[in-house]
Amino acid sequence: MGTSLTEVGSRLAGIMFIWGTIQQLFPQIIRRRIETFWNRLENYFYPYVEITIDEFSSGINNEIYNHVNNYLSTKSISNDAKHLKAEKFKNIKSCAVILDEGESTIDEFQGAKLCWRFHKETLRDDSQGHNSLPIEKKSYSLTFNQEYREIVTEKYLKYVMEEGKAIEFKNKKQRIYCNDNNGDNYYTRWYGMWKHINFEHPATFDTLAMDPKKKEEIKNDLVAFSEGKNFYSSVGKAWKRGYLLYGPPGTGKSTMIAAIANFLNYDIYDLELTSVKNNLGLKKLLMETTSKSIIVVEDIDCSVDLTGKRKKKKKEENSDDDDSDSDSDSDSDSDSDSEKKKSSKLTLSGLLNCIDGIWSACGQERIIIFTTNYKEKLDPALIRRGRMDMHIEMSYCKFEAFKVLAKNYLRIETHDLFEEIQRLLEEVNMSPCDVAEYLIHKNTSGGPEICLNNLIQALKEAKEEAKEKANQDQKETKEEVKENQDSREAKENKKLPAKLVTTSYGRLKKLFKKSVPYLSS
Ligand SMILES: Nc1ncnc2c1ncn2[C@@H]1O[C@H](COP(=O)(O)OP(=O)(O)OP(=O)(O)O)[C@@H](O)[C@H]1O
Ligand SMILES: [Mg+2]
Repeated sequence: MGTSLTEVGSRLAGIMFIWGTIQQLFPQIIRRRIETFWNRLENYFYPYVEITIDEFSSGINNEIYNHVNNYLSTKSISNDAKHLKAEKFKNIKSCAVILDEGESTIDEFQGAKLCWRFHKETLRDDSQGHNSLPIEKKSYSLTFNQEYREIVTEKYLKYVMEEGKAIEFKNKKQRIYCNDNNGDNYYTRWYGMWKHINFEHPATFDTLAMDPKKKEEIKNDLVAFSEGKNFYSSVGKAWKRGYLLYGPPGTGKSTMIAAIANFLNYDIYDLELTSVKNNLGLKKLLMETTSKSIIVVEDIDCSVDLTGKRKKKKKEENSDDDDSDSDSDSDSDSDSDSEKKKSSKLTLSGLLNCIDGIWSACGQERIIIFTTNYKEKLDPALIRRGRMDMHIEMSYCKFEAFKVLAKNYLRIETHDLFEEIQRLLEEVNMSPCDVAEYLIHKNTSGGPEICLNNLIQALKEAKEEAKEKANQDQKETKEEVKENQDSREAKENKKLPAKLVTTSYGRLKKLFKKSVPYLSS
């Protein structure tokens, strides 16, 4: 036995010697071979890769973690996971059911099976003594077979991020922002130039009363815009679109803005131009707007004096840089309203620059909407195509629009009285706002007839009024024509005395000749 052990020992020593010699001769090649062999062995028994995604990375909230959270909240969780929890994430409307500590779920992507597991550790900061609050360290781990490594790192994680972002956007609470100063108070310095509240307007395209064809056209345009990222970058255009809404009061311009915001799930920035001190103020405001938003300027014709020509305005802008100048200007102006407009240093060129110039590229995926009751009052430069890409007329209520209102307010799609209403709406101009007012007071016991009859009555009265007004106008026009004629005649008569003088002088001469013939020569 002893001999054999010695033999084994000497043989091992021999092998070691040979091994050492081999290592010395080919050290790197051998080491690499062994490593490869070891890895193969390991992969054979555990062929998985694990990626960890922590909630915080270097003390900062990890965006990927939030997207994974959103993504998994919409996935059906594997039946094996027994411990789940309901959570409401920041800025998200509804609550979501997600994995609890240690639970996992399986996802599939391009044939790859992927296992997501949620981890939570509770840590204590000992440096803070006994009073220290526990810190929760949350993370997700993603485990998959290493053969899918490329798919996961290059495609799947990107897909999860995009889906998570889209879910957050879909569920986010919409906001409406307003600017009420120019960055010169305490609030603005801390919280920015916009104040906001949640936007919860119920208007949708379904409730908006207008010609269905026009409505469809607008919806298609909005969809094309919101999905047009690649198109806009391929043609080298800033990803923005302008809409001009014009029409008489109460025809649904503001309602349309709310419907667009709800349709695209965008935030609204209600830009009050009268509160904007100057062009720089406007730029600062735009810098603080986010993408996927609508910038609205209501009643642009009344906001500030933007009707001047650009060149002239540029001159004013330069002179306005000097405050004392503008003050002295305003002193000399007696009309306080025009004085205000003059001292407002927001100019047409400044506004155009923000809509269409280099500044329009500040932020992405944004819609600009102007509303006005008087399109013809606006400077053509402000509303030319390319700036205001689509001009949408909100008109008086026509029959198609009425049918939408009747459906919304009375829940009826047809009625015997509709025919008469259709005839009257072709003859009378009544805004959808006024029509809605007759339909809103629904008398449940009387049914919709009462509302419809009230509307018919109102339309007939409006028709009579319009007729009377037309007669009155005609009368006034006739009187005006007559007055003009009279004044023209009076003017002509002013020349008469000279004529009269000639005539009377001629007659006198004749009489004189007759009575005193001897003096005729
Ligand atoms: N086309 C419409 N469809 C549905 N409701 C409408 C429509 N037009 C007006 N209304 C109703 O009338 C009310 C006033 O409408 P809205 O404020 O949108 O009019 P507007 O065109 O913006 O008027 P203004 O020019 O005075 O600002 C709204 O509350 C809305 O309920
Ligand atoms: Mg309005």
